[in-house]
Amino acid sequence: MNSASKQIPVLVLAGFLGSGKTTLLNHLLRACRGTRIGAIVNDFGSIEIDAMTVAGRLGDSTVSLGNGCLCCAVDSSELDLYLDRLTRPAARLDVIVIEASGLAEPQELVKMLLASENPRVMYGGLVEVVDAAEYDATRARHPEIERHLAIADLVVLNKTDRVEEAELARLRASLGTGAAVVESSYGQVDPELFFDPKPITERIGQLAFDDLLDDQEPGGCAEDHDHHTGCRGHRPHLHAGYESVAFTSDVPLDPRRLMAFLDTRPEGLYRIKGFVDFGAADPRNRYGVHAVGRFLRFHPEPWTGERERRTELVLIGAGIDAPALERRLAACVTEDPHETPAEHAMWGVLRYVPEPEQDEGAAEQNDRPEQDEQLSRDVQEPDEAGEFGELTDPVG
Ligand SMILES: Nc1nc2c(ncn2[C@@H]2O[C@H](COP(=O)(O)OP(=O)(O)OP(=O)(O)O)[C@@H](O)[C@H]2O)c(=O)[nH]1
Repeated sequence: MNSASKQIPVLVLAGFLGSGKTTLLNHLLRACRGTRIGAIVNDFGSIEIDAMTVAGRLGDSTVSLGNGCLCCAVDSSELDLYLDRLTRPAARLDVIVIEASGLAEPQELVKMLLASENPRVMYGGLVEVVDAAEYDATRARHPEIERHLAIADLVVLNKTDRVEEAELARLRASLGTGAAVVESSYGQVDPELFFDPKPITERIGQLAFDDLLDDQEPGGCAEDHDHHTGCRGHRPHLHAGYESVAFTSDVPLDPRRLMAFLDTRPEGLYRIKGFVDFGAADPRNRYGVHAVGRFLRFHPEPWTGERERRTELVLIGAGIDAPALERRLAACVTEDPHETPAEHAMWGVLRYVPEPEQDEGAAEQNDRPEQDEQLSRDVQEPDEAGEFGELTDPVG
């Protein structure tokens, strides 16, 4: 098949907040040296932390669909636009991965793709990432997760390093999904599981296409939507009731104040992600922060000249008091950024920096590989040779 008529598989990578989607996407991008992958990243939160994490790691760019869940807050025509651009022969992509926000309804995305009129788009399957350590708690709060798993083509049971073998066996049995389940730590799965899609007719059977279309026309969600309950007349979306708070500060944060905030974060504040500038307390590093439920980790990485020194955080939760969280975060900034920090000021933070051996997968994630020719994304037009230049930071 020549490149102009080639169909490009478009894969949806979904999974609850913090399950490890970005980690898995970064692994795929790194591991697939021979495959040209395009990535579309959808963040739930007005600062695009995931887009930064994917693009930043690779010194390249990612199409970012910005704030809101791709399944409804983002107009499906916007998705079509990106797909049109990414599937152009000049982009020379072999596969496109859409990382859905952690609160997306995967069936809506699948419907959008199946309804796409772009002849080069071939739906490539739904991968659901599950956090092995948080699965029971997540399912208790969101039974609809089972519905998501039921339509998945592949389930990645991630964070196996955080649970005992007996617990894993119990989880495997309780997932009760018809799809294949692969286990992973830090999303390190064989990319071939993702990029060899079966013909679409077989996939539709596997996906129970009738179920997907049970109560509405494909792609009909975007125009007929109530943001609090989901699509009108349909099942409530997972993100109904979830709120996100974005916090940015050009003044460094005080590590002790931030830790006091994190130690007393409210129950419903399920996910925190972003980057922190601790100023004089550690002028060499910025700190990636990830909280999932009660789990907290900081990942220091050297500041580079390309990045502005600032703190950017996204907080996502249900039943949270957004203005109060903003006030509490604002109270975490240092009073005098030039003041010498108290001795041991960073100790509280460093307790949550994983030991290198504990964090092998994350370390792999932190490696910044050479710019990879295969990592084409859109946003810029390729030059005549079909190459992409440097792209601007998606958060700008
Ligand atoms: N221990 C452990 N941590 C992991 C694993 N995979 C990912 N993480 C960590 O879990 C946190 C969340 O990972 P992400 O890849 O950002 O999760 P996500 O699903 O993209 O998160 P959202 O975009 O907020 O939904 C990060 O701190 C990761 O380093 C794993 O297998 N084991």
